[in-house]
Amino acid sequence: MSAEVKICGLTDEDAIDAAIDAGADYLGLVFFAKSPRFVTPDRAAELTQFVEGVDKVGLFVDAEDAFLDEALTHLRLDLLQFHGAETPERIDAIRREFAVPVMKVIAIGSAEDLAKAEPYFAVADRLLFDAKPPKNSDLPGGNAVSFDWSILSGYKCPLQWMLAGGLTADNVAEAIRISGARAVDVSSGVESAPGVKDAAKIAAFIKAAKGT
Ligand SMILES: O=C(O)c1ccccc1N[C@@H]1O[C@H](COP(=O)(O)O)[C@@H](O)[C@H]1O
Repeated sequence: MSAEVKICGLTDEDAIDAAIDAGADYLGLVFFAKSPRFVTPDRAAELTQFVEGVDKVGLFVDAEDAFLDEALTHLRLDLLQFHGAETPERIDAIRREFAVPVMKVIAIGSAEDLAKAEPYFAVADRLLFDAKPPKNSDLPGGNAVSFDWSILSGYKCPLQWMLAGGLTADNVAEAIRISGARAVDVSSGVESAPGVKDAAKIAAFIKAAKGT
């Protein structure tokens, strides 16, 4: 099965070129200051100024309106990813205020966690299922941690969704097969060090996810 691919946490031109050349469908820009993949809105605009035909996704963690406004003033984002504790009410308000499609992240540790997605069905455009972060992590995502993909097997979701969490070129095909994901998102698994993307790993990941 072939899946769409989002390469997240891009911080330099070479990585962006590598992702586009390898066939990425989405480019992820992390607007969360604690992340080793953080970029300012100004830098994100500079990095993506010549990007065409690939969707740009802004990743935010409990961001306030002023910061969302600042980001969207600097560059056009096709999708806003919310990786914090944003409530359904907050997601609804952001979607109304900024008129950009929104993707809410649901952290999965067990099958029971799928119920947390339901309140977002009416207010989000998409969902992303990621692993729960390790207890002492500073980051709610981007931790190279995966979860039991079979939790998503046969899951009936009314929204389009992506799978993330600890994916690599070596495990993504199996993750897609087991979970039924039609889109996958990766950050750590295509890096040589936290925040440093590796062109060969990006190409291998996309090849594996698309079965090409
Ligand atoms: O990548 C980050 O630094 C990050 C920071 C804060 C929240 C989410 C972040 N990344 C997202 O986490 C998942 C899983 O990433 P990984 O492949 O396990 O490293 C993915 O959705 C990233 O977009």
